[in-house]
Parts: sequence; structure tokens; C-alpha cells
Amino acid sequence: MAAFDESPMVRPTVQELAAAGVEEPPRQYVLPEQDRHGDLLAADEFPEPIPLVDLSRLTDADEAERLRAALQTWGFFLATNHGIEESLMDAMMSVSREFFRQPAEEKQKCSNLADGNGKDYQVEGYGSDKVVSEDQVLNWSDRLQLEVDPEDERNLAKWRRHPESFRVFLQGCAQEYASRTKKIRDLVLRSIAKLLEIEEDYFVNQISNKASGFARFNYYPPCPRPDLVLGLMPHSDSGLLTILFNNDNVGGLQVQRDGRWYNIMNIGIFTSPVHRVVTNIEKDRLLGCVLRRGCGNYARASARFAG
Ligand SMILES: O=C(O)CCC(=O)C(=O)O
Ligand SMILES: [Fe+2]
Repeated sequence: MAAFDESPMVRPTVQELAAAGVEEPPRQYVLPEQDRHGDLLAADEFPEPIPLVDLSRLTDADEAERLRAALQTWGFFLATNHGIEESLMDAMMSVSREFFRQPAEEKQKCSNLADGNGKDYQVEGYGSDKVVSEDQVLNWSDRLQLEVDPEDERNLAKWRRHPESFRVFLQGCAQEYASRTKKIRDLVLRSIAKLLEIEEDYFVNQISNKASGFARFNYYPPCPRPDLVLGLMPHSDSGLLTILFNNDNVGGLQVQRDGRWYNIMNIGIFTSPVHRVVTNIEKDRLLGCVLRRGCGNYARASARFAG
């Protein structure tokens, strides 16, 4: 498998590594021992019931208090009555699965590396995180990310290269997703403003009408050594909030609190917590989420200023 260890810029996707049956992850994926803190897989079970918030009752003071408690302790909650039908979530997961099932050459048509050598990384498209240094430890996952908001800036050229089902889904349902997740964003922000006893629209009014929303699909192939790698390195999402959708019930997501890692289920709304994803020896895992920002797409904005 020496070929997999060559140039850090032109490397196979994680899905290709897994399909080739590597027995050991290439060195770029292996976390230094000190970052494994003993045992990556030894997270604690969640120490209390997962915070649940009924979005349809957020105007009630007791439900708003549950939101406050969830955000002050964990920085995330599981949303019930969120207004996004199961069928819409299922459709999103099945078309994204279809995307990842395509041959590598097809997926590469939507690469997030426009020039193919890693220099021109774009936030939209298929690939992995931007590689900024030779020592960067890589995630054991591949990603497809598309901007769904603002609507008039959707990159239709990129969508056109997707499989028919994905394109039809995105064209047909992207609007639905965009508007539902925007409603959730505004509802939560209004509720937080009320909890803080400031004007209800204080936060909502500061959101640009060019605020971006990204649909992200992370694919975590099975990994031969889940004790050595992470599906996603510890991070805190930028932006206002992230809405995660269900993923075939394969665990892996963990959230940190007071220096300890806790396993959590996969549906939820994240505002600020540090989280990571561990991998699994047997099963692959697919995760869909929508990331909502308060302002425009930085990359697009800087490209515009530059150009
Ligand atoms: O895969 C997951 O459960 C979390 C994904 C995530 O944290 C992200 O894409 O920022
Ligand atoms: Fe995240």
C-alpha cells in the first residue's frame, strides 16, 4: 500500500482506502499518541438524559428554560417537533448515499480541489478538509458540501454533475430544507434573545440576507484501526448553529465537557460544543447536516474582493 503514502496532495479518498482493504491506516491519518489520551474509544456514556427541546413549545417558559439549561451545560440538544418530516430526511440520506456509491471518477467531477493539486481548495464540493501542512493529521472521512443559501448563489454548475437523483432531490428539496432549517434557526435565536431578556429579534435582525447555509454530507467508511484515527478531529462548528440529521444509527459522535468525552446520538442542534467523531471497524456511517451562518460565505466574499 506504499502508493497511498505518497504525495499528501494527490491521495486517495478514505472511501478508496477502505475499499482497497488497507490493514493499517496510512501514517497521515494516525493521531500522535499524546492526542489519543490513552484510549480513543473509551468515551463515557452520556451521564444524564440527552437534553430534549420541543421546538413547537418554545414559546412556553418551561420549554425555553430547558433550552437554556441545554445550551448552558452541553451546547446542544435534541430537537423534537422540528417540522422536518421523516420522509424529507430519509430522501436526503438515500440520495447522499447514492452519491458516495458512485465510482471515484464520477465523484471527483465535483472535487473541492479545483486545480486537482490541493492549492485551490473550495468550501463546496467533494473531498476532505483543506490540508494546510504536511503534519496535519487527516480525518478518516470524506465529505460533500454544497451551499444551499442564499438561493440565488447556489452553484448549479456543481449540482449538474451529480447523479440524476441527487440533482433532482437538491433542486426539488433544497428549498424546502433551506426554509425549514432557517425557521429553526430563527426560532432558536428568538428564544435565546427572550431568555436573555433582550428584544426578541435582536439576533435575527443581525443576520445578513446573504447568510449562507451549507448542506454537508460526511461519509465515514469502516476503519481497520479505530483506536488510531478519528473520523473527524475535535472541533467546534463555526457559524450560528448546525442541525444534524439521523444517520443509520451508527454511533461515533462524541461531545466534550470538562475534559471528558461522551457518546451521543446523532440527531441534534449544535451551537458551541467541542465534538469529534470516532470510527468503527465494521460499519460505515453517513451523516447529513445543515450549517447555518449569520453572514455570507467567507470564501465567496474574499474571492469577490480579490477579483
Ligand atoms: O458526523 C457527525 O456526527 C458530526 C459531523 C460534524 O461535526 C461536522 O461535520 O462538523
Ligand atoms: Fe461539527
